[in-house]
Amino acid sequence: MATLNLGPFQGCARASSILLHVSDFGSGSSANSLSFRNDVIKLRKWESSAFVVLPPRAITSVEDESPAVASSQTIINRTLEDPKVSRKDLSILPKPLSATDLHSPNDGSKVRVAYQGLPGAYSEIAALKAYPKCETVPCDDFEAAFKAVELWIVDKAVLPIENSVGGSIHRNYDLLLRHRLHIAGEVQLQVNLCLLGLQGVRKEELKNVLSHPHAFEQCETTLSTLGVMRISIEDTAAAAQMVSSGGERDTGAIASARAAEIYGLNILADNFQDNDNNITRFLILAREPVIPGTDKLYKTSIVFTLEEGPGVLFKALAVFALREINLTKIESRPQRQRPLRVVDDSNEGRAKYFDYLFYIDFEASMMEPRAQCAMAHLQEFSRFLRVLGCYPVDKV
Ligand SMILES: O=C(O)C(=O)C[C@]1(C(=O)O)C=C[C@@H](O)C=C1
Repeated sequence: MATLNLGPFQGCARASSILLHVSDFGSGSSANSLSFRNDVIKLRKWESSAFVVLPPRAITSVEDESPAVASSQTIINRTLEDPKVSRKDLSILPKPLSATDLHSPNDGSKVRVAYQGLPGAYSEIAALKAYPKCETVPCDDFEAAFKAVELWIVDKAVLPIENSVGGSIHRNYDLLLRHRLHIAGEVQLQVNLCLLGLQGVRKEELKNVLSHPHAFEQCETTLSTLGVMRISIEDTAAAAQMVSSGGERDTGAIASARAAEIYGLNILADNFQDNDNNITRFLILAREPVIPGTDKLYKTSIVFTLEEGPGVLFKALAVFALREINLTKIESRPQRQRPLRVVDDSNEGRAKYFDYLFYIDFEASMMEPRAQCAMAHLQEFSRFLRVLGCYPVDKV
């Protein structure tokens, strides 16, 4: 258990005994909680299932579909859940981690970072922005990336959470609550979409364009001038790879310049997005929380539910306004366990409020008394509150 001295909580009587659950939503476990008692933060280490070490050969598979893809890349896929995996063969277990394994240099060398998609996806570019020398590990889907971190196959995952044009990526909001990871950072990436085709093809020749649905949203107007058929693919790099291997001259892809290089395609048009300010924000997920400071600008991400009643959301937002805390994002998601209840039991036809989870990002460090007070205040009328992470703000 690590203990930090925070200094007194000035003007915040309520903060003397708050328990903020940071990763045990829905599990009933007490693992990994961050508790504030008087002027001390106690960070409890992982106590339960997080440290599950499986033989790497059994949980990853190499699916090197393109010779252009670096052979060291492993693709994490659904075999993560393969029940046939034997856990008894101790001879192939990896060596235990030592203290030095846990400290990586700042440039990210030695760090293994999972992302969704193939090499050349924007998510991989985001991972390399955060950790320039990291080993990037492609995953089939978002869930596989979460599991790869939980199972110690990789150190971090970098996943998209919102785009300035297309809005939120709801799947990742939902997965944040279904897994026990912490937000350890963010990456703001300027997304420069490129129209790619086979060598020697002109953009007027294209009849079909492959890409990720989010990329299509970001170049809706520009793409409509070409009058092509759109075909949705899991990620932009997979679209580029399919164009390359398909060899059809009338088929192009919307993907990154990095994907063009990897898959040997030509850039037919650069800056293909409708809006110059096309920014995707990614979250860096880790097993351990960042211990926040006040040395730079920090952001805190939380999720909470509210008691039912009029004005509760107004009160919830007031805890930030009262302390001059700037909110950078608010998102609401329906709660899966409590489906929509429209009419109450009295049969009077009175409409009830839906039960929602609210996700908020605010600009303050959890080391600041005003942030601690805001959380204590919010807890008075929220049924559930979890700090998803407190991390340094990234700039484009
Ligand atoms: O398909 C990719 O290349 C991705 O990394 C995914 C993704 C997304 O889901 O938003 C990431 C950034 C861009 O906004 C477009 C696509």
